[in-house]
Amino acid sequence: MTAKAYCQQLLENVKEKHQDKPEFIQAVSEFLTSIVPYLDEHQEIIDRNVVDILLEPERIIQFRIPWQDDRGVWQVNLGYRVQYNSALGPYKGGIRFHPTVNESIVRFLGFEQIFKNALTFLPIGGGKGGSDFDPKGKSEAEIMRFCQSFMTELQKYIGPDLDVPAGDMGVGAREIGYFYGQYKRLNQYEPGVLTGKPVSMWGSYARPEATGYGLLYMTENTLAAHSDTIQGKRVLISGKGNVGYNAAVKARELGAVVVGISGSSGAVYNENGINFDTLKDMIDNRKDFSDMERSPGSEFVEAKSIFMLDKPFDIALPCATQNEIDEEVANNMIKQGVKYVLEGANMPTYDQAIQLFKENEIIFVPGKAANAGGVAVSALEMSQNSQRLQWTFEEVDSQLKDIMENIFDLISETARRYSEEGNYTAGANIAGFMRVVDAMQMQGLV
Ligand SMILES: NC(=O)C1=CN([C@@H]2O[C@H](COP(=O)(O)OP(=O)(O)OC[C@H]3O[C@@H](n4cnc5c(N)ncnc54)[C@H](O)[C@@H]3O)[C@@H](O)[C@H]2O)C=CC1
Ligand SMILES: O=C(O)CCC(=O)C(=O)O
Repeated sequence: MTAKAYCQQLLENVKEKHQDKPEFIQAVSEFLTSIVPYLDEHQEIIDRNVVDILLEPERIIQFRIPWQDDRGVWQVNLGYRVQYNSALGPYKGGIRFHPTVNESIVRFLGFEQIFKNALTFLPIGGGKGGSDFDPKGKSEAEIMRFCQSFMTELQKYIGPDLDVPAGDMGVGAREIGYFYGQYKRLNQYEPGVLTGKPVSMWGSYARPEATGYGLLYMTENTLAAHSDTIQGKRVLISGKGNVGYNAAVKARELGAVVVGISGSSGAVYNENGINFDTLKDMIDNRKDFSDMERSPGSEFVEAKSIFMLDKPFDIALPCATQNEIDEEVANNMIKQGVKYVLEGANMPTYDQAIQLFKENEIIFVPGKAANAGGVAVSALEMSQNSQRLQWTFEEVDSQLKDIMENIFDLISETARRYSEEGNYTAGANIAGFMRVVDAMQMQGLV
């Protein structure tokens, strides 16, 4: 069977089996299309049906999370942990709290996480989890009770050499702190069971910043490879959460002008650069954009996406959520003169939009490479916890820079070798796949 026919057959099977999981099908489809040129040279992978095995998670755990709200009324939510692939190390990946979380979402995130983690060259397998719990509007006490109930069940399945969760959308250091407290109560002192912990409880310096900073280190490397620099570039960022905010901070530090940033209720735009003092105040105090729009030159804009604005810009950093950039949004970005798109979020761009970028020679770096800085520093947190040491911010940041540079070199060389110069999607998928598949084969495909 040819590589193309094999991948088509696998995709048909996935579509048939998972008709109700569009995000999972989307992630698998992009991946299978990319790896064909590599499989063309590796018939043995097809003969052993390795990709079919890789597409199946090793394990999916689904559980209920009963919790009491502030009125004393019992509520229940669904929890998930997908332990997708452990060929390269313990399952590693975040926990997401968002009402849209379902099996399709955690499967797609877990699947992408396998290859992202492989690109870091650190000893971590792929996993992901979450709950359809909506943290918006919940009190501090409700968040704590929910996290404790979530961990009461999850703690049965995790461990520092088994599965090491971290944060994702809706889960930051506060939630990780509550998770860890409950884990410790039911087990024993073992900080290596979670990453993204507050620094005061053996978290790593620079973990909160790592995904956003790493995205900007990747941006610098990408622009340099195209004989360009970030100085003075106009940047638009969707999402003002952990990733978006830290990306904005680093972009400004490196000399770019952050002209706009968005949240779920709208965006702020200022052609001279947004006001970082009001941005920080808004984030620290969980406020909306109302103060920011009062900064001189700023305007609040409501749009389907910040990338739909009729404003010229050079670099797009989608850092909010999946499937934010469809063909309509991509066409507007192209009209506004965008030159580079680097994904801070996981799968924010539809395949058709990626295709439009390619046709218009816009440089595109997929999330599994561009946002790998977060999980990389999580793996460094695991190392520090094993050593019972804490490295300085500068030490961790310097390792993060090296890791992002290595990932860029790896995906560009792999793209050149198996696909075409600058096809970083193919480069990332193939490079991650090669590592995982080699390990799976050496372990006897178990
Ligand atoms: N936290 C991490 O270390 C990593 C996160 N990611 C990905 O980055 C993305 C963002 O994650 P975090 O920043 O951690 O989450 P977060 O919960 O800290 O922030 C998400 C932000 O996105 C905004 N948002 C949600 N929907 C939006 C929309 N439709 N338009 C504009 N803004 C919207 C929210 O208001 C919030 O400000 C997710 O796709 C996540 O999977 C990827 C790698 C690591
Ligand atoms: O730090 C981690 O373990 C996971 C980060 C994450 O969820 C991601 O890379 O999407």
